[in-house]
Amino acid sequence: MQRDSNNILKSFKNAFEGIENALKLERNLKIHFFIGIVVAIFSLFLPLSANDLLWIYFAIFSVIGAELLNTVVEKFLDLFFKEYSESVKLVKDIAAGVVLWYSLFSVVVGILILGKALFSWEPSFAKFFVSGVLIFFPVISFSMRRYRNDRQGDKSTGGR
Ligand SMILES: Nc1ncnc2c1ncn2[C@@H]1O[C@H](COP(=O)(O)OP(=O)(O)OP(=O)(O)O)[C@@H](O)[C@H]1O
Repeated sequence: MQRDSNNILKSFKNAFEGIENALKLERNLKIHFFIGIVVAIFSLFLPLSANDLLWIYFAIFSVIGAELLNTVVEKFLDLFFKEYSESVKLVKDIAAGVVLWYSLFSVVVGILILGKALFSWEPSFAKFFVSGVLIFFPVISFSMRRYRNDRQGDKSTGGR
């Protein structure tokens, strides 16, 4: 019994160390983590229902979870593939896409729930805003990412 509880404690310790190390390694994770904590605390002081809070917390945990998985994929691939490879790029970009996907969800949750609580946005305005974000956010994000990756690709292939 004592051994079981020691094992459980050790598993928790390992898992916390994993999160701590991922935070040290990944700047984007650090940013999302910081924003997540600020929004999570701030939301507690707003006149929100338990349901609203649940959506906000779900969005925060989803983005950070996706960032952690993205870090796993990146670090794992970096262990075995040091050189530029189209296949590595494909897998890493999809993993990054997962983060983008959940970030988009969190923006939608933010507009619908925080928009109402903070700025008293009408549902029709919030829906209009959400439609705009759903169209423009991915387009802009993918364009920026492609531009950055193209520049990285140029560097790694020496502009060939
Ligand atoms: N070995 C590689 N071969 C091809 N492309 C790569 C390689 N390593 C990284 N990339 C490209 O660079 C992007 C960033 O990958 P990197 O491992 O540097 O993560 P990062 O700097 O933590 O960025 P982010 O967290 O924003 O995804 C990848 O999405 C991929 O397009």
